[in-house]
Amino acid sequence: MTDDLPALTGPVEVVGAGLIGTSVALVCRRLGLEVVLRDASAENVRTATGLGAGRSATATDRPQLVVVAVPPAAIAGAVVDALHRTDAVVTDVGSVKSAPLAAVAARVSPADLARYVGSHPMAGSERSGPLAASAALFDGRPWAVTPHADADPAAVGLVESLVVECGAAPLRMDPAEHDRAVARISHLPHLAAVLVAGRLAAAPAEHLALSGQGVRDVTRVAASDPALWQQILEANAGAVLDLLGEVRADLDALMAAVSADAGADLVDILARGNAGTAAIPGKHGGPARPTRSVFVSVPDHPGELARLFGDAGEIGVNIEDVHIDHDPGRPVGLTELVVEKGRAEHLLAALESRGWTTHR
Ligand SMILES: NC(=O)C1=CN([C@@H]2O[C@H](COP(=O)(O)OP(=O)(O)OC[C@H]3O[C@@H](n4cnc5c(N)ncnc54)[C@H](O)[C@@H]3O)[C@@H](O)[C@H]2O)C=CC1
Ligand SMILES: O=C(O)C(=O)Cc1ccc(O)cc1
Repeated sequence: MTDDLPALTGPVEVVGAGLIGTSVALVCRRLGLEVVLRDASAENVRTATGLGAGRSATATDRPQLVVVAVPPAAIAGAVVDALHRTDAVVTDVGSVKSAPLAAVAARVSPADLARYVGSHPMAGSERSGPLAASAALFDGRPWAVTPHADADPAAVGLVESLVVECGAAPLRMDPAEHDRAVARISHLPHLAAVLVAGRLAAAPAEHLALSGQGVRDVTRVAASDPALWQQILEANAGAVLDLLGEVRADLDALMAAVSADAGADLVDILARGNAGTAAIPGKHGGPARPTRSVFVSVPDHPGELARLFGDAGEIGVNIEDVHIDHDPGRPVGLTELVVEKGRAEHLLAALESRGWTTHR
């Protein structure tokens, strides 16, 4: 699997046994590697240990690789500590790369700095802590590897081995370019979700009762930990502010188009949204493939969803994504199966012939 890369043989030390750290630890344990855990919270180490993610670290451990997975503001300090304490390769999984690199470079020798290679898995969730961890978290996800100019190539290779072992796709990037990229594809979307969700907080119950999948899709990440996101946004303020300025101009143009009844301008703005969603690469980094949603009513009984998935499998159509919405007051769930566009009609017809109620 990691043919041209140095072998990850362990021990692996994880500093910060939360969502991301414990997920990395679970992958490494699944590979049979020795994993040692450190965390400012003894309880999180206990919880992660209980999940089978490794054991508590001791002063005599000699890790091959240290993975720093603490909140953004604590990353530089934990990386410096790991470089001073061990002779291991050290990576971190923080969401922003330039500011921690500058802080580490100011505090360690060039020889120690050569063993530090930043990285960033583009996977996670709105939940935090070890109980939200999963060894499958990184499957098929991009994972940026952001070496500085003087990084040891063998250290870069070892970090890429970890990424590949986690089932993710390593993407090598310059730290500053990475920060501009995540401002666009992660930090701005997060803030957009927060602004939309903020309009719901004190909304009348009768408005909220109409909520469907659209509002849930657009607001999901707004449920994330505010303290974590404050630190992410502070660490990437420059790139985020540039984009927010562009969005402010877009918002002015949008308000003018809506208020002036300027239909053509409004269509242009909406069409830019179409172009943006089409530009997002497909799963596994491939080109975006057009998909279509197929809606199926599923009785609210044990085993019905499994039967639907089983039927789709027998029909030979791959389900790219799935959403389930409950029909208020009726014992059915409306299930949205997202499938390759060219397969949707075949799936609909075959499900109907097996007795499923579909909606076009
Ligand atoms: N949450 C997400 O979806 C993603 C987060 N990240 C990055 O991963 C890092 C960790 O995030 P999560 O796992 O979500 O957070 P988390 O809150 O689940 O875990 C952080 C852990 O670090 C511990 N900790 C805090 N300060 C520490 C210190 N000084 N020394 C040792 N342990 C310390 C906490 O007790 C906690 O167990 C962050 O830098 C974040 O930017 C990266 C990709 C996705
Ligand atoms: O939940 C999601 O979809 C996310 O996008 C989570 C996430 C949060 C922070 C990151 O730096 C990377 C990914």
